[in-house]
Amino acid sequence: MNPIISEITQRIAQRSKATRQQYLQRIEQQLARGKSRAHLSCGNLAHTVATCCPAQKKTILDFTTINVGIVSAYNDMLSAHAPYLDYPAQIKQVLSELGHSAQVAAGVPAMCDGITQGQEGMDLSLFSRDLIAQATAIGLSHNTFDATLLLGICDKIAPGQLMGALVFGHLPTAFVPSGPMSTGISNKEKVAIRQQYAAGKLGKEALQEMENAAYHSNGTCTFYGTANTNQLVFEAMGLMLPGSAFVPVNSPLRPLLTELVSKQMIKISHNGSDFRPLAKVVDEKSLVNGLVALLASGGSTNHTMHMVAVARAAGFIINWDDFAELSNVVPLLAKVYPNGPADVNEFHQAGGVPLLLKRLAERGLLHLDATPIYGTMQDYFAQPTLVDGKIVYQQVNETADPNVIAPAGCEFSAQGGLKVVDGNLGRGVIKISAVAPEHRKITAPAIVFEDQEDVVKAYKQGQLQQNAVIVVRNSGPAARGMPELHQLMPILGNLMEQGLQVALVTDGRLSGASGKVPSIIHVSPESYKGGPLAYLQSGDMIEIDAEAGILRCLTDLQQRSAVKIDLSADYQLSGRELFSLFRKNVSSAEQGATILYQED
Ligand SMILES: O=C(O)[C@H](O)[C@@H](O)[C@H](O)[C@H](O)COP(=O)(O)O
Ligand code: SF4
Repeated sequence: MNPIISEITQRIAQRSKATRQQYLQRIEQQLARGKSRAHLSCGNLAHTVATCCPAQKKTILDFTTINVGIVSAYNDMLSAHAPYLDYPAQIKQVLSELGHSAQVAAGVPAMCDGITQGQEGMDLSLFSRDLIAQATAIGLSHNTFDATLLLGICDKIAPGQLMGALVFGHLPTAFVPSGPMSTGISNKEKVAIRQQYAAGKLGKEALQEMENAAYHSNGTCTFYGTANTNQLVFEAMGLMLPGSAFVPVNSPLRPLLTELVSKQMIKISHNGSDFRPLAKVVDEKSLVNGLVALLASGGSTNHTMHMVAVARAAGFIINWDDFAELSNVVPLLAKVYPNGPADVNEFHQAGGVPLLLKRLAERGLLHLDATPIYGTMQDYFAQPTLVDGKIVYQQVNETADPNVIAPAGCEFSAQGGLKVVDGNLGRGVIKISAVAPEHRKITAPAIVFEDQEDVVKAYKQGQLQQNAVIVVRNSGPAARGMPELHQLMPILGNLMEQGLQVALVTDGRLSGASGKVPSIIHVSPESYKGGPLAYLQSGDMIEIDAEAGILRCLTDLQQRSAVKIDLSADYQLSGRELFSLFRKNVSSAEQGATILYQED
């Protein structure tokens, strides 16, 4: 075991001693109550089984059986979640054939960030994570369940479901992924056509045709964004079956994996032979395994918030120093777009999550004594394969594509994909693995904007034709829900291709799919709450050195006063009217940008 990984793990456990203890006490309290259905009145139970067929009624009213609560994020809006329409029926069938049962405990809302990218709805996106955690808890609070299955993949949904399920950490819990869509067009071609459109060299019809070719059917989008980062990180944490994250959506393995994970719930339930409640699976070791896999794969920058919030839901307090120190010892072992040209289908074909985990274990970077929902962590080095219509797990030994997953003993970079930067403008993060080395250092005058739309207008008016650090402030959690500014990437990419030195600095977010433009994001404290970005003016000299972790203003700001703007117009329309409580109570990006855990 790498001693630095051990030390960081122990430090997290030590820092979290009190909060983890409080969490485990609550779990013990719920466990001490025994079978939760046994506490329900006859009326409660009648309502519980009212919609069930006679056989299911009998099963659920028999307290020796297992009733699995399904929390589904199905809707027709997310290509990744649309396949979930039929999953509950299959899960119920599998369990009833074994004398057990399952019920849909809750449907949770799911926003597609691809649809709201650059739109008003994006201002609700980050807040929806906590709301999904609450919705998950509402479903499970019926207290008629002995285990939980989570049907959710995308950005804020899977982290939110996990945060909600952790409150019911006395129940064995697993994710049921649905898998990526087949590869449409290459990400390289997608980005090129978007940049041509942004430069006015292409019409809307051609752009629409390309976009439709990129996102063409059911299944998760195939870039390595936040959704697929959720899948990889949660598989590394042992929260789903081994090798199940990126099995294609239409693979014959999919229904077999759903069947296997449903059966696994019986095995690891309180009645089963190997009780593994969620609170036991998510400990400091599985958390660090998740962080290590995140960094080794160049995962989404959004996880510098989601993992903080998920950890806190399990009683752990992690911070960006943990990310930074882990990133110094965890190498980049996978290159998946935006960190390289390959998509998650090619990553899976190259050996996928199992091979990545095996490589990390060989380097002593994984806790092999963590407690996954299935077998041991050694089992997570195997891919599920189809043999005579059945799942057979086969260990993965070598990369099928050395440009996607590094061969044994090799690495793409000595450091992980995410970097924390610090200085007199605050603390932020950058996905350094997606930025070419020649673009990781820039000193240039700031051009300050209060809104991402103003950057688009300035570009169209030819006002950005210079070396510049584009500062987009008032985009933090309390300001306007910390939207992703992903629509700026084609514009800034064009400026880079003109040979200009440009970078983005913002207290907002980017998509996990954002790449190549040097971007310091999540800058905390946010400008809307008086953070240093509020004191900047266009023309101030900004220095960025991503590798050294530096973000600083070289102009003296001592005599400046903070610029405060009126955002009330941004609090209306598209549902934003309903989220003032979130804006007023959300914590900083470094504390996970959550309303659920307010650390003093
Ligand atoms: O964090 C993320 O990964 C993003 O929010 C992702 O979910 C979103 O769907 C992409 O930004 C859309 O990608 P394009 O806009 O590039 O199609
Ligand atoms: S990956 Fe993003 S764009 Fe694709 S379905 Fe999920 S949220 Fe929507």
